[in-house]
Amino acid sequence: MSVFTPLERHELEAFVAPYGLGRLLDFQGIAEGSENSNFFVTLEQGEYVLTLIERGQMDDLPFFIKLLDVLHAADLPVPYALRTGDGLALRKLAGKPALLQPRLSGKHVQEPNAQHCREVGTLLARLHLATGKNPLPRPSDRGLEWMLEKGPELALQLPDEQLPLLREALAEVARLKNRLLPLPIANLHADLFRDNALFDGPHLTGVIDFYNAFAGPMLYDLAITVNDWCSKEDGSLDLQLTQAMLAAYSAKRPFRAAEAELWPAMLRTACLRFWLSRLIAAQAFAGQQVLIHDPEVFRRRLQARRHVQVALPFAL
Ligand SMILES: Nc1ncnc2c1ncn2[C@@H]1O[C@H](COP(=O)(O)OP(=O)(O)OP(=O)(O)O)[C@@H](O)[C@H]1O
Ligand SMILES: N[C@@H](CCO)C(=O)O
Repeated sequence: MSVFTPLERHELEAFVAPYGLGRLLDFQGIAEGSENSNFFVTLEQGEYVLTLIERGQMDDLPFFIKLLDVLHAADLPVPYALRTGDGLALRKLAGKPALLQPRLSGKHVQEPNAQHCREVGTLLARLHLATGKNPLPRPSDRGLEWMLEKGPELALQLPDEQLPLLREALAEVARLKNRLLPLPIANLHADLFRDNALFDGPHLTGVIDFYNAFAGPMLYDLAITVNDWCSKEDGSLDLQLTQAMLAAYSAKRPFRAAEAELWPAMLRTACLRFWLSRLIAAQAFAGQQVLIHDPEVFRRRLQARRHVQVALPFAL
């Protein structure tokens, strides 16, 4: 389970009262998730999700609230911070920053098909179009500089046979730093994995967990998303799923030549980012009752992306 901060009923009753959504009927901790504490909360007026922010840049919380307001106003199926009668979105509960959001319907998909990937591709393009003209500024706290700093530190704990792959990827990231300028930027979700999307049958009903969002190259977000939704067990890309996602995305936002060129490097960089963050999390949470994602999955994907077979569809 990943509820880091358990709550007493009376604490929650006092917390929800100022929203004017009726009395607390029920609540339960959510086991999924690995970064924050989340609870399903039933009030007289409906179903909500309470999040206690456990880690990350607390100063950035106004950014996340503003971004979700922008996306909600663009009619995207995202949660957003509800306001109390006094207009407060960000509050404190059990000593942690706390937000109450509407609960979105739907379930996570474990084994996506081409239709799921089309829906996700379309949604991601809409998200980028909604913020591309005027991205809200925020750097990534797991960006290229972070990889270049953490990679060599983590190398010390890796078996020798994994080091050439790591070194090769870090060298590519170092070269990439100066090549990103021509890429169009927007606010990125930056963690649109299957466990951050909700589906009702074939229809995407929600995208959650924007706590990794930042302003950066749209292509990087697509690479992160493809790596999770379209990878086979051996780490290689499933051709049909990848093409479905890329086609749906480009129908909304056609790709540029510079993006087609950097696509393979972007896929590898996105693998490296999650290989490193999973290695760090596995170390930090070892032996604790916290959901730990396997770093090996992203090592395998990075290895498989040394040769990328699916080009970005790009018309001259
Ligand atoms: N607004 C929402 N509507 C419906 N379900 C939600 C909502 N927010 C969170 N959940 C549920 O809570 C779970 C955990 O939420 P979330 O992914 O935000 O947590 P996290 O700790 O930040 O996780 P992660 O490991 O992805 O960083 C989700 O998988 C989802 O099932
Ligand atoms: N989606 C991330 C965890 C949360 O950032 C992973 O699977 O490693």
